[in-house]
Amino acid sequence: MNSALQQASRIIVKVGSSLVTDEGRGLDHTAIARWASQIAALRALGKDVVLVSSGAIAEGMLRLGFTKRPTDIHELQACAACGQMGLAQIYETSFRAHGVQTAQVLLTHADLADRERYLNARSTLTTLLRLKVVPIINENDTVVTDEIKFGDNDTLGALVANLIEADALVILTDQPGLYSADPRKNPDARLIAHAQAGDVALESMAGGAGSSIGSGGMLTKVLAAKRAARSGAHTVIAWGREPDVLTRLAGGEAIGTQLLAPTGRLTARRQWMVDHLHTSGEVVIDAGAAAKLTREGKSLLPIGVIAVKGEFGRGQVVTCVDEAGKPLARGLTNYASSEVRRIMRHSSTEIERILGFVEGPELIHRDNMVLL
Ligand SMILES: Nc1ncnc2c1ncn2[C@@H]1O[C@H](COP(=O)(O)OP(=O)(O)O)[C@@H](O)[C@H]1O
Ligand SMILES: N[C@@H](CCC(=O)OP(=O)(O)O)C(=O)O
Repeated sequence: MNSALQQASRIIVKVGSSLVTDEGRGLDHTAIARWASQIAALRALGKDVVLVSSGAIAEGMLRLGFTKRPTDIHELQACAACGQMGLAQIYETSFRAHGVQTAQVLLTHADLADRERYLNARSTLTTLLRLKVVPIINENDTVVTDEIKFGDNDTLGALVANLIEADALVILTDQPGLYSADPRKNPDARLIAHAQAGDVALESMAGGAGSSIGSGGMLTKVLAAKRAARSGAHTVIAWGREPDVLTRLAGGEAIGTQLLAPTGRLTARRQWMVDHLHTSGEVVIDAGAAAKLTREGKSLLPIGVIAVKGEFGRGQVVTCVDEAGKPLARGLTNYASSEVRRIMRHSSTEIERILGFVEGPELIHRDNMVLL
């Protein structure tokens, strides 16, 4: 079997606290340099890579002299704030050695729950990727309390995979993969080489964190794979110290545990759109555009739009109806209703002249559309 990463062009790599901080002994310069070198190699192959790194609290504890994990939330937050400086510095230095720019992105749950902030986070990350920067993400621990935390970076990694429609999530940890039981407690446990993401049987195999450093254990990784699969991303769980783990995975070698998403990215994403998003307005399209959409599987261009009903913003879902009002398709619009009113009936080449900018030649790209 080939690696779930072989075809992936956009990859989220998550590294856990125990790996990053060498089991709490301090930032592991050698390991971090190796991942940076491998990620730089993936970038050189044209792949987009986002790194989700834990370790701020573990590193901060060391810097502030805590010998055991504080129970006071503000002390934990102080550790996170302090340790994050170390993470930012070491990633910046390690990637710079390969001529790769990094950017720090700290996210909270509220950032992904609020639609506007969600879209902003998505645009910032995709812009960074377009500019060939490797975003380094962590939870913004200093401003969140237990009730509103992602809680673990496995979940955060999956949410980022959903956010930017990644093809794969690679969770690097301190074990070679998912075992049939916690290998620290069961010497007979066997490695699960591959399974379907979301298979409930995996949840009963996975236990909590085996070390005092990590927070989620295997269960959060298995659940992250289930979540990532919702937008069509495959997950790999592998040992972070495996030599050249990332480049070998990208080359097709099946290392660790491959948890495959049952549906393709496009299907999953379209399904998600239909299930989750409310329609914000309508565009009435002429017979020519209707035929392009329904018979030829083409995108909707502004020239085919003859009227706009309701108000909607960029990135929202609109229904395309024919002149008789029959719903034909639904999709994410590249332009807000006020903009569509100005560019409708015009050729796409005129968009820039009319609006002063172009989000794309299409009003709704085919990949962002479902026929009804
Ligand atoms: N079925 C399992 N297979 C592998 N590891 C497991 C399993 N169940 C529990 N674990 C434990 O999960 C730990 C990894 O989770 P965690 O400590 O949170 O790592 P990280 O810091 O990489 O997120 C392993 O060290 C292991 O003891
Ligand atoms: N945001 C926290 C990470 C918490 C976490 O999920 O840790 P881990 O289970 O090691 O991935 C930190 O940087 O310490």
